Amino acid sequence: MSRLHAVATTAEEVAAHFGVEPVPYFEVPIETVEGLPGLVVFERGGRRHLRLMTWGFPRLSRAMHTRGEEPNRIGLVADLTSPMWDEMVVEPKYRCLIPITHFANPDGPAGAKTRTWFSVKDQPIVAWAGFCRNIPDQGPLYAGMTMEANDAIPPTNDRMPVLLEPSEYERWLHGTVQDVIQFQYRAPFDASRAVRCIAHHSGGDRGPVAQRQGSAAPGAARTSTGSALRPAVAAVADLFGPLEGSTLPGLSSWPEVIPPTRERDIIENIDATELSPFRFQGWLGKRHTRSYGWTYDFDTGRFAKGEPMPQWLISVRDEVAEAVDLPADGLEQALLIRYDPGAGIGWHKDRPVFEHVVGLSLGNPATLRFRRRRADRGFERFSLEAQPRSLYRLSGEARCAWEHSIAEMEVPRRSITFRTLAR
Ligand SMILES: O=C(O)CCC(=O)C(=O)O
Ligand SMILES: [Fe+2]
Repeated sequence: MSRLHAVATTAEEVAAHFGVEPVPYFEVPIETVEGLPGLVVFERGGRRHLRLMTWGFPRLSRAMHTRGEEPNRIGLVADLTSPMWDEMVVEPKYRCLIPITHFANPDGPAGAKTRTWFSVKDQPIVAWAGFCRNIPDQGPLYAGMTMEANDAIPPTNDRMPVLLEPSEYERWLHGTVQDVIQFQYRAPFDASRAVRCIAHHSGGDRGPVAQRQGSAAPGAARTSTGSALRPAVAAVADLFGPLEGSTLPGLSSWPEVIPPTRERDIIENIDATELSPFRFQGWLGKRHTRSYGWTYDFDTGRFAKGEPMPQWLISVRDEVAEAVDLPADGLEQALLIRYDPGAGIGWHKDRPVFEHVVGLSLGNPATLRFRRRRADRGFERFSLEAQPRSLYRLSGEARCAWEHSIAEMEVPRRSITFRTLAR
């Protein structure tokens, strides 16, 4: 099980979850298969560290050697008594926590593969019980322990990763070999907490590196379990988490967070609202806006309490908050924007009175461009395709160190931006 795992969040959030300080600076690999780097938390000198290590230990059997084959990689620890693992299983210094947000199993014929992704309800970051070791000539490697699957996993597989509750981290990292055995043979986490989504890949053969560099995100089609009664955004966020990951720290996005019918309702509500041309220092912009909760007057620089959000917008806010895992009442400001053809938004950083920024895109896709001045000259650049019905969230570096803009649109687009206040 689980020949693939994903970390669809930032190093900051992983570090905060595991109490790692300072936050290391590296790109979080979104998807890991055996032989590629993934995140590992281990303890040394009483402190937890977060590192990138290669998933899987090389194995070269006698038969493979005779056939002149290269070693393959084994990233799953099933049989604790295998000579591959027996030493590592006993010594607590080889234990680690593997932070993941999703695990998956590719399925089906090449070219038409599906992936069944699983995440754990209410636990956006989960620790997989793992072993890591620095191997001469190989560098630091890790592997994760598997167990018999709970009822949610078959038919994709009959095994799954041993996932730990936060209260179990210490026992995993420091326990005896009996503890390790108990973790493998205890009951798996409850099937009702497994959230499943099936992603169909058009380029089924593409490796994870191609996946990361391409703009395609997992998840064209999906199935849900038990989400019918939940608000649309929240349900889908549970299914996906921010899978359409990015390589800009602090930027996350969630595709297809609302169904098209809900999108049409929201657009109707925006269009029924009286919007004004955006004003800046006497200029009238082509985009039309209206803010709620708090207003920021670009003419005067004045920041003031504004009119309360109407009920329809409060519902959207609540769904969005749940999707991006921020408290709903913290999203104190909402900004409706209508971009008619010819309208865009120039390079800017959002005002520092705000902290987190969450944008819901509606109607048509737009490219959200990011830039940051280089120390020498020119800009580093990044872009995110903000698809209709998707959400993005700007926090940390993406929010504070990078500017963003949208080029003049040829087609109409609406957006709703929610912001928390900086405290
Ligand atoms: O329409 C969007 O998604 C971007 C809006 C934006 O950047 C802003 O209002 O500060
Ligand atoms: Fe902005």
